[in-house]
Parts: sequence; C-alpha cells; structure tokens
Amino acid sequence: MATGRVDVLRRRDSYNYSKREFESYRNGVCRGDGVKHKNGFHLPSNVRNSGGSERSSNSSEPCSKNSKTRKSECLVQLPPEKKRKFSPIIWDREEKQVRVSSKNRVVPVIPPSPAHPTSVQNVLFDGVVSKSPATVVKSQDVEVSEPSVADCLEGSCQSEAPADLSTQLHSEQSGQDEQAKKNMVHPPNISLSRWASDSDSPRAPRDIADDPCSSPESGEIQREGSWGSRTRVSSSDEESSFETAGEKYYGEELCDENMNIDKHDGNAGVGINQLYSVSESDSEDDVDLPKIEEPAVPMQGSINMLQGCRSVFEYEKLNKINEGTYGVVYRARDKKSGDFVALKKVKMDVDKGCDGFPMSALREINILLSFNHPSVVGVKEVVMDDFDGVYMVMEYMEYDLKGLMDSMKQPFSIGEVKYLMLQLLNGVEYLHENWVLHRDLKSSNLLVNKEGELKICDLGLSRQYGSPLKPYTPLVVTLWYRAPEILLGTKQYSTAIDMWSVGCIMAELLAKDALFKGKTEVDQIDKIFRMLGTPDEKSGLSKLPGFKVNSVKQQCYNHLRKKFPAASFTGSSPVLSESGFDLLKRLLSYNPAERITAKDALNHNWFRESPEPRYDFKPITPDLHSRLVPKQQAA
Ligand SMILES: Nc1ncnc2c1ncn2[C@@H]1O[C@H](COP(=O)(O)OP(=O)(O)OP(=O)(O)O)[C@@H](O)[C@H]1O
Repeated sequence: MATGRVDVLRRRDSYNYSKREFESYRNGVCRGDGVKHKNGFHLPSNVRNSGGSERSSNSSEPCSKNSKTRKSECLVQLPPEKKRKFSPIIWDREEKQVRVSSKNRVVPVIPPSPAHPTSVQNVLFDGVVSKSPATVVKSQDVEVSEPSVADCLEGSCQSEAPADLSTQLHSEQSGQDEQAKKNMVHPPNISLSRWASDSDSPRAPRDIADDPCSSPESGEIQREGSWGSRTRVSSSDEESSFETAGEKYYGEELCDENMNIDKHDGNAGVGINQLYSVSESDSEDDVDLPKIEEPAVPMQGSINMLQGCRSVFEYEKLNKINEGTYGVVYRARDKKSGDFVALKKVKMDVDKGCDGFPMSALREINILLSFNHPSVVGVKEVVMDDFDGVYMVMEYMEYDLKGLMDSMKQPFSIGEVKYLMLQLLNGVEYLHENWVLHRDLKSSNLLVNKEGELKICDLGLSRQYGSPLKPYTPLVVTLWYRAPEILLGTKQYSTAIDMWSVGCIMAELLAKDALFKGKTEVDQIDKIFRMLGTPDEKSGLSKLPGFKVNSVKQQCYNHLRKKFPAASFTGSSPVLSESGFDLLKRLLSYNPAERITAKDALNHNWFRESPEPRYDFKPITPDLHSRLVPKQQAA
C-alpha cells in the first residue's frame, strides 16, 4: 500500500536518530534535496513518488541487498550521526595485580603491547602512577608489597606478557620505572579494582580464595532514606581529604589527578576506569581494532576531573526504582537543576573479591560515559557517597519495556513495534559499529521514557570484540534471549548473538510474551528447536559440542509462522505480514553468519510497508506511573 508509507531506509552514516530529532526535522530542519516527510524523514524526490508497487511489500530483501540503484533510491536524509566520544577501551586481557598498602588493595598492572609500546607506557603510567610531578599523590602514604610494579616490568613476577616485551618495555622505561615506584597512586576513596584474570565473565564464579580481603569497604552500608552519609569532614571544594577510622582518604585530590590524566589524553569521561588503569591497549586486539576518531576536546558527558568527583548529595533521593544483579537503581532529583535522574548504585559485593570494584560496573561506566547515542542510555557523571559507594547518574527513563508490557492489556500495535524496533536496532547498530557486544539484550534492559524514546541500558555484561574472534565466556545473555550457538557451547561468537536477542525481543513485543521461556539451558534449546525446527548441517550448529543428534526433529519455522500468522480471524495471535515474518526469521536464523545484521535490519522492507512506524508513540498511562512511583512519594 502506497499511502502512508514511510521509507525508513537511510544513508549509512545518517540513520542514528531520535524522535526529538525527527521532530526538529519536522519543524523545518532538513538537508539535501527531496521532500521532507511529515514524520521527519527526508524522502529523496525519486523515492517519494515511487509508490508501493515497485517495491512490493512481498519483497523481503533489505534495500541494501536489492540493487545498487535501489539503494540510492532508498536514501533518506536524517540528522548527522552522533559519534562515539572517544576511543574504546579494550578489556580483553589478563592483568597483573599489585597489592598496595595495608588494605590489601590491588592495582592491576597491564602487560605491555608489542604493537603500541607508547600506548603501553601511557596505560601503565596513566593508570598506575602519576604522569607528572604536579599529579603525584603523597607517595609516602603508599606501601607497595611484592610484587611491585617494577618487578612486574622486569619480568620477575608472573606475567602474561612475553619476557622480551617486558625487557623492551623495561629498557624504554627504565628511568620511569624508578619514578613509577616512587609515584604509586594512593588508593582513591573508592576501592581499587580487583581485576580477576577471567575478566570476561562478570557472572562467572570467581576464585577469591587467594585474595584475603580484610577491609570492609563495601560501600553498601547505607541508612534507609539517606545516601549513606556519615559525618562529612568537608563539604567545601577546597578541602580534599578527610580522615575516617584512622585512615586518610584523598578522594577529590585523586580524582583531580586522574582528571588531569584524562585531559592529557583526550579521554575525558573515563574517570573511574582511569583510576583503575583500564587497559587502553591490548597486544592482540590493538592490531585488529579500527582506529576511532579521537576528539580534540573533552566531549559532552565526560567527567571534568579538575572539578573532582561530585557527591551524591548533589541529588535528592526520591525512591528505589529497581534492583538488578549489579546495582540498585534509584530515582532522584538534581538539587541544582531540578532534573530527574536515575542513580545506579554499584553493588560492591558481586563478581569480585571483597575489596574491589566490580568489573561489570567498570565496563558499564566506561562504555556509557564514552557513548553518545539517542538509543543508548546516557550517563551524566559518576558520584560517590561518604561510604565509598559509587553511583552512575543516568538520564531518567520512566519505564522498562518488560514492565511496560506486563502492565498492558493488549500487545503493542504493529506500528508501535516498528517504532520501538527501529530505535532498538539503531542503538544496537551503534554498539556494533563501535565494536561492542551488549551480550545481555532483553526487554528489561530496554528503557522507554514518557516521550516514547527507547534506550538500551545495562552494559555491565557488554564487552569489546575484535577480529579475529577470541574465545569468550559462554555465561552471557539471560537464558531466554540466549543465542543457540552459545547454548550449544560455542566459545567464539560475535554481534550475531545480540541479533538473536533482538529477534526474541521483536517476537516478545508482538506477542507481549517472551518467545522462548526455557527453565534450563537444555529446556531452552529444546524450546527453540521445537519452534524453529531442527537445525541442519548448513547452520553450523550441529558441529557444536552441545548438539545432540536425537534433538527433537521439527520442520523449520513452521511453528513460528503459526505463532505469528499472516492473518488471524480470532484475534488471538499477533498478525505479522510476510515482510515482518521475513525479518523475524532472519533475526532468528540458526546460522550466526547468516543472521541479519542491525544495519541490514534497519533497511528491511517491513519498516517501509504499511502500517508505518508510530513515531508519536507515548507510553504514558496513569496506572504505570503510580506503579513506578510509590504512592507516599508521589504524594
Ligand atoms: N536510567 C534508568 N532510568 C530508569 N530506570 C532504570 C534506569 N536504569 C535502570 N533502570 C531500572 O533498573 C533496572 C535494573 O537496572 P540495570 O539492568 O542497569 O541493573 P543490573 O543490576 O545490571 O540488572 P541485571 O540484573 O539485569 O543485570 C532496569 O531493569 C530498570 O527497570
């Protein structure tokens, strides 16, 4: 049907958008030739009159695959893509650990990279020791126990790095090594990270037996209704240290120091990870990863370390929103601006020893601070309370998709699903373009605000990927959304695992119910096979260790089509057109190599056929609001 059709195909570098941006377009901001669509899409003139017939809705090929000429016809002018704020951090490494001071805190020492010795220098000396005399923090307060940084550099401690690299680094840095020993950073007023060697798997059990953490620094001590404050020695910006329980803290001073480092490197915004020397280079990954544009100046959303870490007291706590595995999320108000924010308090007692900062939180903070996309939740800053509790200050989103669906009587309309899917795919495409796998996409990790904007949250399990693929942990992705290759034991996976989750989410949006609700991994794979059929040889799954020949035999995708029929007279099943079903099938393709990418999915015909995406979707319902805001606080 030609009327009301919206061509959502867009130029590769210009399809990141939000409805707000659509609206600014709607209000007259548009570029290029052609006609501006009422919903903000700018349709090239050669497309607007093409009608639906020439590109029939039966054509399930994504535009980009149809033909080159067709592709050029499909271009839509949209707002400029928002760029990632700075280079990604690479986490995939083994870290050495150095115990510092009597508190048994552990500082990671990152093996040098052969590819970028200079960057190794920066990593080591940015994160572990200060760079200049101006940033030295009272070295006499720090006692380095064995093995020391220098020992590791000399290869006398156990090291993952080849000996020659250590030697190379040592010869290049010999002068600085001595300085390094002297200038060891004092532990900041948040616990230093315990970088377990199996850093890939935040949810995997960790062996902490050899980490006799004795210091109760969890930051979980918190009085109900407060931010966990204790007597503040100083509330002024000038005073940068305070004493508690016989120990001296240099929180703000340290923040300042690390902010300095950020400023030097143009890596503003990674305050926490700089403190912990988050690995900036990787001997393998660096070779393969693309060079990503570095900004000349600190970007929006970064922490200005010269101002120090702000306190959580800048915010008024309103109510607890939710609690996940890795954090408790509160709704709060910025005392100065009056803006609502969400504060995610990092749980200090998961996926780590007892004294460290969780790897999952580091990853999440690092990625979210560096990312800037309308479909990825924005982190404004990181703040702390007086008990070393660390909070991510995020933009406040009224709903999560799961909660929203639970409270709805009817499933979303097709137009609403399209709009939500477009936003989801845009966010996923942005993550993948920036070499990040989310690894935990599910409806409860998709937030929606009252404007109907969808944003991906919870990047605690996300990680950067490179090429060639490395073995990763299989303990990722919540069971219901987990790709079959992971369930069957593959250790090398890539962006396709997120696309499988997107397929599960699309089905859930259509049916208002999760697609595969397995109770165990075996049950999950069984449910998938029953619905989609038994994978054949070509899928590649049959070679995986978990695949059993006696797995249930089903014909491919028949049951899925029954669940999402092209027409329904009873209204009991969600109706899905040929084109929509094609997209769903491609998202749920068994073969990861054949599974549709986010980029191609964005170009799928389903988004162009009627009904058009509901850009005016707004999920405000009184019952939802009262459910999310407890009565006493709403009053
Ligand atoms: N910015 C936000 N605005 C409003 N609510 C939020 C926000 N971020 C998170 N939430 C709510 O808190 C819940 C938990 O957040 P999040 O998923 O980040 O925590 P987690 O501990 O990593 O969870 P999980 O157990 O899923 O890993 C979300 O499902 C959502 O309901």
